[in-house]
Amino acid sequence: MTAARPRRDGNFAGNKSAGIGSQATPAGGVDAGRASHIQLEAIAISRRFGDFQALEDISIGIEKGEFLTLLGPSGSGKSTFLNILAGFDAPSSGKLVQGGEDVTHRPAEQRNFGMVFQGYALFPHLTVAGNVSFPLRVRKVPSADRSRRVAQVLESVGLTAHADKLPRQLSGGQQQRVALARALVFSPDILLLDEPLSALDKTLREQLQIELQRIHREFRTTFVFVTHDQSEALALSSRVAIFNHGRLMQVGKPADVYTRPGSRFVAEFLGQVNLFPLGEPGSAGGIVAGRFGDRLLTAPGHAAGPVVLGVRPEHMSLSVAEPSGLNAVQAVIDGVAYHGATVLLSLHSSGGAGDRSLSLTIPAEMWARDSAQWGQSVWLAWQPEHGMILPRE
Ligand SMILES: Nc1ncnc2c1ncn2[C@@H]1O[C@H](COP(=O)(O)OP(=O)(O)OP(=O)(O)O)[C@@H](O)[C@H]1O
Repeated sequence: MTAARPRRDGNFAGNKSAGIGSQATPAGGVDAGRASHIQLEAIAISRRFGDFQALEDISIGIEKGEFLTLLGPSGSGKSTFLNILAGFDAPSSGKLVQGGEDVTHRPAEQRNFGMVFQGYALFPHLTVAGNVSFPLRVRKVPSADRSRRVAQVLESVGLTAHADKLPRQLSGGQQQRVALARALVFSPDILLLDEPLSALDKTLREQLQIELQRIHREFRTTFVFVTHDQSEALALSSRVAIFNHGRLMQVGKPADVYTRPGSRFVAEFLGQVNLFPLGEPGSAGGIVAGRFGDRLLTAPGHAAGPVVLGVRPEHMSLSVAEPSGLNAVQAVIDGVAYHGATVLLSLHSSGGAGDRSLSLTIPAEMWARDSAQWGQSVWLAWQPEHGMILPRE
């Protein structure tokens, strides 16, 4: 274990490599501007388990103070990547750079990263305060500083009144707050969180999401958070990194990846999307135009090869009369499934949009307002700028 040394701000850092984000200037200062906000950089990280490629060529710069979420379906490689960041596992190839230093093989206990897991992993025989002060004891922080830091962090997570309780006397949500306090108390450079909310019920999870955001703002620590829940990722993060089959598909701000997905996978993983395959697509001046039956549909973007046009349900409208100035397709209603916020329509289009079946999701209020009927011919329309051009996979 590493020796702790008090810093002027009263925080504690593990070893020489700690606090790198605040002092990151690589030797020679060649790329100082960029390095000063990249706290940890993964360069072409791959990980094989035997013949199985769990991660392939992952490159991403983790920015100081950001809330980065690793999002992807089960088995996409999120935890493997987090474990490599933490130092619990090493890549088969590629490297990790922190403040200009290659830290790929630096042991976990020398990284000064905090870690919160799905299972709370608390010491059952220690009180809440005992659990939270544990990392400070390990770092040989003097007792008075320890008590002050523990009191401070318990206050931040709202557990002051529970300091003397044992973990089993607490609810799941409270236990996860203890785990969070324990991971934050030593002022880690980065806090790594592996599905920390997934064992909690929906209401508690939503409460803790708000708490996590507040704590992130208050501590200004870099958070790297793993989840397979797209709404959690969009709600919490400053940036989302979307994984699929061990590859990093896209990284960006929540609104950017949601509204401008780079692939059909990302579009569908982040939310519902209505898809219109386009025939004979062509692009000019940042606009793609292609045929859907005998309708010409347009959207911002570029097309090289086969594409589909995607539209989020919230941008769709339904009308009996043909709308003007919009992208629109005409179809006959075959079936309706009500889902609360949205309605899934089974449609049959003939003539105008070609002879085919369609399933489209539209806002429920759109359905109620127009009180369209089964067997009726309707128009489904959207603003051209809401179309998302996606490569046909
Ligand atoms: N030690 C290991 N040996 C062999 N295969 C492994 C090992 N660790 C992970 N894998 C495999 O690598 C793939 C990625 O696993 P990983 O746990 O990173 O996925 P994940 O995206 O975090 O999924 P989940 O959300 O289910 O935790 C999986 O197919 C898994 O079976």
